[in-house]
Amino acid sequence: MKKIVLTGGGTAGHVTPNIALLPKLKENGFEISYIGSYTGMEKQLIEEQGIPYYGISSGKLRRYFDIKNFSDPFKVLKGFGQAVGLLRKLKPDVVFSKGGFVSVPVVLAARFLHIPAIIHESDLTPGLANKIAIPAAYKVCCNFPETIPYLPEGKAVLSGSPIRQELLTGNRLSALTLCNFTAEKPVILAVGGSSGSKVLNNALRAVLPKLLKNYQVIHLCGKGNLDASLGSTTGYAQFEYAKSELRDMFALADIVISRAGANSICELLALRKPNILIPLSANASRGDQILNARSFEKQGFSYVLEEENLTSDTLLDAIKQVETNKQVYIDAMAKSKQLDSIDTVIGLINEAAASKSKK
Ligand SMILES: CC(=O)N[C@H]1[C@@H](OP(=O)(O)OP(=O)(O)OC[C@H]2O[C@@H](n3ccc(=O)[nH]c3=O)[C@H](O)[C@@H]2O)O[C@H](CO)[C@@H](O)[C@@H]1O
Repeated sequence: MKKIVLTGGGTAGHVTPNIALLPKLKENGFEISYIGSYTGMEKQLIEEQGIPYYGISSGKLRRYFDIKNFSDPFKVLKGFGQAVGLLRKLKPDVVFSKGGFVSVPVVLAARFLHIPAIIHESDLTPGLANKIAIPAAYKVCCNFPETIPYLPEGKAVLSGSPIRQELLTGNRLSALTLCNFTAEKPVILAVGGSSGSKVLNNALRAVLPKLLKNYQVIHLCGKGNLDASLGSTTGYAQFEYAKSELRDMFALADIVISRAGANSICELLALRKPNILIPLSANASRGDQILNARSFEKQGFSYVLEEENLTSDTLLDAIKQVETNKQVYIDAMAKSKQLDSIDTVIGLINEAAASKSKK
């Protein structure tokens, strides 16, 4: 039997594309294992899928000064030793990494043991973890054509992002019931990425009384961010994180307000959901979400509102604009040639596994 080890974690954006690959990997006869961190979001998300999960020590790699910069390299080194041990035991034909800090020692260990590793970079520019791992990779998949110049020649493959196919099969009625909403009023779904966004949460809650006059609002606000004082507000339903019910919420949503994480925006495109993107500011990140969002704006898929310009007025105006031009956005998204990412990635995985068995 062919064997694969998947890795990636930190936030759900480094896990959901791996989950999207599971059905086809099984269909292709792969025995699947997962290496992630001891306690990251990936642990629960993967264990729920019934995939054997192995935790290793993981440290954050930072570009800025932090006292932990002195202890974390040791954690990464320990993680490398553990990854070598696990890969020796699991004997995969191929490793697939969706990035995030925990994936670095796994990809380096694969290289050390001559196991081909495929990396997926979803953002427009490679993150630090992938930058370190790319030289050790067999191939690097990417989501945006603009990413190719950042990748070594001969390694880059434009694959798009694997999207969980069940998201395309949501049921509006289930979401209406779950949220206790009426079918008479349109619905806005607001998502602050997989960890929630305080900026988006505050901006949304500030305009809630005005919004609720015309809309109902589903708010995915992130762990620890529920506002108990809004618990019984009619037409407002808040959740920390949506699991299988996310597909129904997407089906019900008329407009989505979202952070501009690479996977989130690809899902919105696949679902043809008129959307407002509020990318994570360059002060709090390397600015990758701004590039993701601008690329979508340029293609006519999204209305972009930068965090620095986010006020109650600009948010309400953005919603009005998207409502008015809804069909223009839907038509642009319908015309996009979104790549068949799952098949491309599975093709590469099969090729890499075959190259290993020839050695
Ligand atoms: C703060 C941070 O580091 N953000 C990064 C992180 O974002 P983040 O982890 O938010 O990643 P994405 O937006 O790419 O993906 C989020 C995933 O979580 C899912 N989801 C979200 C909310 C929910 O309630 N339920 C649910 O299932 C979405 O459907 C999606 O599949 O990884 C992305 C992909 O590398 C980057 O572009 C982001 O810049």
